[in-house]
Amino acid sequence: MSAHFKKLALIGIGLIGSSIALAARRQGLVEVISIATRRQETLDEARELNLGDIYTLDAAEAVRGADLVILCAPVGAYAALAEAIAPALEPGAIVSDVGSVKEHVVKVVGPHVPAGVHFIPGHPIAGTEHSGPSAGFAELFAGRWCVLTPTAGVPQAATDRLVGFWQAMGSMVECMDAAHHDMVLAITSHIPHLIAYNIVGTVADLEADTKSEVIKFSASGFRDFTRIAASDPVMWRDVFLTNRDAVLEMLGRFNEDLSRLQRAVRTGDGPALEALFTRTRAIRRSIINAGQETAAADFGRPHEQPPTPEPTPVRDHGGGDDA
Ligand SMILES: NC(=O)c1ccc[n+]([C@@H]2O[C@H](COP(=O)([O-])OP(=O)(O)OC[C@H]3O[C@@H](n4cnc5c(N)ncnc54)[C@H](O)[C@@H]3O)[C@@H](O)[C@H]2O)c1
Ligand SMILES: O=C(O)C(=O)C[C@]1(C(=O)O)C=C[C@@H](O)C=C1
Repeated sequence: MSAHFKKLALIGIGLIGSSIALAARRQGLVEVISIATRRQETLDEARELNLGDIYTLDAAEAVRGADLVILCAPVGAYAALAEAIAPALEPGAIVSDVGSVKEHVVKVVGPHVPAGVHFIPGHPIAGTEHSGPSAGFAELFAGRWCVLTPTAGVPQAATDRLVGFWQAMGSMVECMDAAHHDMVLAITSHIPHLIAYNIVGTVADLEADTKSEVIKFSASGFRDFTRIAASDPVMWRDVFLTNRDAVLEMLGRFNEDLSRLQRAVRTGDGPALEALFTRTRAIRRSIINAGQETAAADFGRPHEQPPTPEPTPVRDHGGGDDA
């Protein structure tokens, strides 16, 4: 089954859209790339970076004649985008996306997809805290998982084509149910981001003199949180608005465990603390061991370089709400 497409339409061209453009081009997976954004400045930036062949502010125009369409905007924009592109979709085309939540995407995009067009939502589990067209790089997906959640009635051949496309960009692909995806990602990605936003927010609210001490003496632990808390505000607002149930379910469990830890600290329960920290250290080691085969591909990613004495510069592209 060919992973090659005649025309790829990318709706939204930030970190993920630009990385797909670069990777698909490098691997020779597409003949033509058309790019649609909402704002002229973003489109101009994409053109300067030579990310595609056709540039337009009209999403429907971008998808005309495309055999692969990928929504790469914040998920809060999907419903309106799906409605706008629906009349221009080619029969037989594959419509996919890269959104960090999946049930909401099925719910708001699915009803707009015409019969004869194959809707296969997707989510590359790969990213950085940077955003905008200049943040992308062709290696982003190498050695990373991409989850697909094919909708009912989609022919296996269409799913196989999309699996081949992601594999050709270096990803490992797994298909799963959208609700299951949202529950797993709530704890592995969404809540870690919520915790980072919260702890950095707590520091931001400290009295001025304490705050400057925190910044002066922050070592890698707090710095790691600030990297994650620098992630795009619009993208993450939409994640928490659209994966509410799964996030709240996991947050409930998290709070129970935190209360147990709080009690252990208050009562000086050393064995309980040590037992938990021993278990979590083993989990970290098993993740690192599991990732060893992809370590070579990972090396040198912008967000994984060793910490430097200077604070990590945060590139500000004005957020995901900028097209
Ligand atoms: N950043 C990550 O780590 C990451 C990882 C995997 C998936 N995702 C998902 O990928 C999607 C894009 O995230 P990103 O990191 O590339 O964000 P980004 O902020 O870098 O880019 C988003 C782009 O969407 C476009 N956009 C915004 N609103 C739009 C609208 N109404 N119409 C058309 N285009 C619009 C703009 O071109 C903007 O540059 C999100 O749905 C996000 O959940 C992000
Ligand atoms: O590495 C990072 O900076 C990320 O936050 C990437 C990350 C994640 O949480 O793992 C963020 C959101 C996605 O939807 C997928 C990947």
